[in-house]
Amino acid sequence: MKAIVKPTANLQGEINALSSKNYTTRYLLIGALANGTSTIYYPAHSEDSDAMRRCVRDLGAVIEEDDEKIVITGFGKNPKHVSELNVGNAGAVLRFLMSTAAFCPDVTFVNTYPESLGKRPHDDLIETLQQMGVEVQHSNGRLPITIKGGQPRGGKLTVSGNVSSQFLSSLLFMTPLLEEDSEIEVLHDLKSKIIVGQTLEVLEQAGIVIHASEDLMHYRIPGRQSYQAKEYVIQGDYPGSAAILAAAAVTNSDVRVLRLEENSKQGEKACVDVLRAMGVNLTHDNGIVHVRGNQKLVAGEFDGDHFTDAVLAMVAAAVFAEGTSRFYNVENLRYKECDRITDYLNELRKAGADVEERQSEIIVHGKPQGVPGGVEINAHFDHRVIMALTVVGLRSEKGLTIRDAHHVAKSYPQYFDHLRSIGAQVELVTE
Ligand SMILES: O=C(O)C1=C[C@@H](OP(=O)(O)O)[C@@H](O)[C@H](O)C1
Ligand SMILES: C=C(OP(=O)(O)O)C(=O)O
Repeated sequence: MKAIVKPTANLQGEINALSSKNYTTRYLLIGALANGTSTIYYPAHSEDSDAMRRCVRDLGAVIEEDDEKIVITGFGKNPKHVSELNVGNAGAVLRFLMSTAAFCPDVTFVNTYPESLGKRPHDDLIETLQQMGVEVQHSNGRLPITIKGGQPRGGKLTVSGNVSSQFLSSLLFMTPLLEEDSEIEVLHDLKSKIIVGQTLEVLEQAGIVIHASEDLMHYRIPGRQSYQAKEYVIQGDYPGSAAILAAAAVTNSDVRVLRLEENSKQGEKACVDVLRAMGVNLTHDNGIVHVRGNQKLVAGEFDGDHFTDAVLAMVAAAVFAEGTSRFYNVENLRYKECDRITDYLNELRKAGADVEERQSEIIVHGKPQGVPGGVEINAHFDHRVIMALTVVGLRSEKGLTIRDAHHVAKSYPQYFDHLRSIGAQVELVTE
């Protein structure tokens, strides 16, 4: 599918934020790891959350669902001995389930997105699984990956955190089920540290005890625990909503996004502060972010690791700000669905933006007068590139055509419908 994004000066209306992808994957997993029946209200429906649902079902969870909820009966630490799992293009789903798969004798995670997830590295988690006595076959740390588990061992473990926090989260979900107590030391840095808070939050809700050091670099995890079956409610999704808010920020707008909790643990809620720091007129009360955009933004400097999945949308807003913006501490964006620094900036340049890259920084020389556009954009299999380039297209002179825009469904299938409902001129064409 191609998205033809036309210049749009005004956006107006109200959107109910999509449900959080990262909470949906977590609650599905802890529902599957429980011995009992949990209910998840308002789950996300996207390719990634569907991937988790499909895989835990393959592993033996029993799932029933209707329009508002998923009812899931878990398999505890005794998953079905499947031979193959297909996580689609979902990094977190793959990494979280690699540890769960260690309870199975022989599971292969297949490689269905060789150009995207197929290129992402998983060595750090593979090394820790090997410390636990699990045999892992892989191609240079990448898919396809075969896990030959059975009885993984706890004890003293280390995991590197400088590529992804997902490896640590994966171990935090699985180690409470082991016979032994475990201790995890995070080596190097811990990127996307904030999202580990979401992992600890859902673990606690399921009755799991984990002793975490204040800096989140050391953990003591008692073994022989079991997940309690519970009821969970999924909150609105900040990473996806960040793109809607950025669109409102770069146009003349009066847009309200509902269901965005002020006290959420999602790091990407910082997008509200980032836009405020860029001079955008907005309020955030009672779970509603209300943007009254007037196309005037000012540049700023931001630690992007605090809002990793919203960086691209914030960079799109910075393209139209007065002055030079700097998003630093973002190297791990290179290891996502595409290289979100080099690949993304190449597409932004095609659209007419003035951007520079460093190994771990994105620098944007803002163009408050707008950018020419009028070109075709490659989506690089990346939903966040698609969402962010759409923002740029709306404020460009000639619009943008985004190829392979269907990949937006990885996290936000209704993105274009939501934008159109507030007046964005976007045409979707089958390729
Ligand atoms: O734990 C999670 O659910 C996620 C962690 C983050 O990844 P990294 O830790 O690799 O930055 C984030 O980008 C991803 O969308 C979801
Ligand atoms: C990076 C992302 O997801 P994942 O790592 O789960 O593929 C994302 O949603 O932006």
